[in-house]
Amino acid sequence: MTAPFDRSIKIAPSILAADFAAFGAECSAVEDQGADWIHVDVMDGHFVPNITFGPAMCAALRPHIRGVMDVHLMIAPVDPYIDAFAKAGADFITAHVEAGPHIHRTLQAIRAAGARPGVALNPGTPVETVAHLLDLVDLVCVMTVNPGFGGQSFIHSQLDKIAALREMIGDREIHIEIDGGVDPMTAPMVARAGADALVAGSAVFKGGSVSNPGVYGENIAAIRAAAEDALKTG
Ligand SMILES: O=C(CO)[C@H](O)[C@H](O)COP(=O)(O)O
Ligand SMILES: [Co+2]
Repeated sequence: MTAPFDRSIKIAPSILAADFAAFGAECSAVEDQGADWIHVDVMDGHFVPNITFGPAMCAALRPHIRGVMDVHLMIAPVDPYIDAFAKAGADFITAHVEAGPHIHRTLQAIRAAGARPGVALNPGTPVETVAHLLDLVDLVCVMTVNPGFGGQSFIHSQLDKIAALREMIGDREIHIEIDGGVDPMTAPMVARAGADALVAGSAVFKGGSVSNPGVYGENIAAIRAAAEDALKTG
C-alpha cells in the first residue's frame, strides 16, 4: 500500500547556508532538530553565477540523511548528469524549466532513472510554462529569489504565481515547493498561497552550529509554526 500524499507543511533546510566543512554533521543535526527534507543546491557557474558541488557530494551525504534528499539542480545541461544524481541517492531531482529546450524529456529521464522529478521556475518565468509538465512531476519549485545565492530577499511578486500554480495543480499529488528568502515572516504568505514544502537556508542555520544545534530546532519550529498558524487562521 502506498503512503497517502503528504500535504502538510514540510521544512527543507538548504545546506547552502550550512558549514561547508561539516555537511554530514549539519544534515544529521537539522534532521535531529525537526527538518523534514534536506535541500541540496547544485550550481555549475554557468546556469547560475555560483559553483557548489556535484553528485559525488550527494553520494557522500546520503548516509548522513535519514529522510528525503531534495536535490535542486541549477545546472545546464541537465541530462548528462541525471543518472549520477539518481545513483547518488537523490529522492527528488529538480531541474529548471529554463535550463534547456527539452525539459519534458529531462523530466521523463529523471523518472526513468528512479528519482522523483521536480521542475523549478525562476522568478521571471510565467507559471503557464509548467502547464504541460504537470503529468510528469511530483514537485514544482517556485523560486522566490533569483537562483545562485542564499540570503537574498524574498520576491513578493511570486505570491500570485504560487496561488495560480495551486489552482492549476488542483487535486494532483504534486508538492509546491518555495525556495528563497523563506523565514517566519514570509512563511505565512507562501503557506496561504498554497505551498507545502518550504526551503529555508539562512533562516534555519543562522545562530546555530553542530555544537549548538538547538538553535536549528528553534528556527525550524518558528518557520513551521508561522506557516501552520497561517493555515489555521486563513
Ligand atoms: O536555491 C537556492 C539559491 O539559488 C537556495 O535553496 C535558497 O537561496 C535558500 O537560501 P535562503 O533561504 O538563504 O534564501
Ligand atoms: Co535551492
